[in-house]
Amino acid sequence: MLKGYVQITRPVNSVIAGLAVLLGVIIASGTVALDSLVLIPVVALITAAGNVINDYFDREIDAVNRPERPIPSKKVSEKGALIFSTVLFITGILLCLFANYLCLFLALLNSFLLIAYAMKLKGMPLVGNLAVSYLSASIFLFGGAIAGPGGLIQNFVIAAITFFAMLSREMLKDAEDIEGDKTGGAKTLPMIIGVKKTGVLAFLMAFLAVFASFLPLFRFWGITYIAMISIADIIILYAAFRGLSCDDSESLRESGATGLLKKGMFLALLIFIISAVLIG
Ligand SMILES: CC(C)=CCC/C(C)=C/CC/C(C)=C/CC/C(C)=C/COC[C@H](O)COP(=O)(O)O
Ligand SMILES: CC(C)=CCC/C(C)=C/CC/C(C)=C/CC/C(C)=C/COP(=O)(O)OP(=O)(O)O
Ligand SMILES: [Mg+2]
Repeated sequence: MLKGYVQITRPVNSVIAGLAVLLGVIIASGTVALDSLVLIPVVALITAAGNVINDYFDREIDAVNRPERPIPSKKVSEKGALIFSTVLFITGILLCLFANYLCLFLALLNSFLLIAYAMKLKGMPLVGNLAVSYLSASIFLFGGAIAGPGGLIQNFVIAAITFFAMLSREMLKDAEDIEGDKTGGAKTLPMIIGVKKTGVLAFLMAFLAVFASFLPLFRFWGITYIAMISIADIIILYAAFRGLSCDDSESLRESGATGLLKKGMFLALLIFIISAVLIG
């Protein structure tokens, strides 16, 4: 049972999101002050809460698409998931009282958006994808916000890179999930324009992310950064290209494009951290 409760939070994503906020703090303020460490559990808890509420509202869809997930496989009850998610949201928001009002505002806004996504936005073509992409990118805005509005603006470039990369992956994920999403009554972009055109758009978004990833060169990190990020960029472009060559959901799933995109993004995250800490 405990395993199910850990699994439903998507622990790898939640911990990585929590740690990623430190990158936002470093870029905006050049250091990690002790009081900014509270942002790690805040982001991890709110991301976990968002993942749990998502699985709660998606329980019927997931019974078709992902029957191994904790609720359809009965490792976590529906009521248990709802209570767990509420506790995670409230703890994350309350911890934010130790940060500042800008962070508190973003935490409340993002929590509201995560619930709205699970209840409604997910079923709206493109809007749901834009919401998840903003939420992921907002980790860096949130880290910057500890240094005030100036810090938030300072982190726009890394937030933009994340936004476009996530948008590419979310579009492909919807193209993989057409069947289950239909059962759940959702209307997603690939249901309207088809898998092929979604693949083209996703490739374009990946290209924009890769283009934006070169912008920090001019700002601060130089040629060492460019050499390292090019490796992640190639993986991301290759993954999106694999998605581009698929005609239906099944071949897209088999291509492993979304999994590879995620690996490329996590590698990029590591490279950003190395650059921010070692290059400054
Ligand atoms: C072009 C380039 C260099 C891109 C790099 C983009 C980048 C830095 C991405 C990092 C994104 C990040 C901070 C991820 C943390 C984990 C997170 C918030 C994941 C959001 O997941 C939503 C998703 O729908 C869940 O899917 P799944 O993992 O398949 O369960
Ligand atoms: C900065 C602060 C305070 C919070 C950030 C919160 C974060 C990082 C949110 C990231 C995005 C996220 C975790 C969204 C949760 C919902 C989710 C799992 C979306 C994807 O769900 P579906 O579209 O249903 O796809 P699957 O469930 O099939 O993966
Ligand atoms: Mg879901």
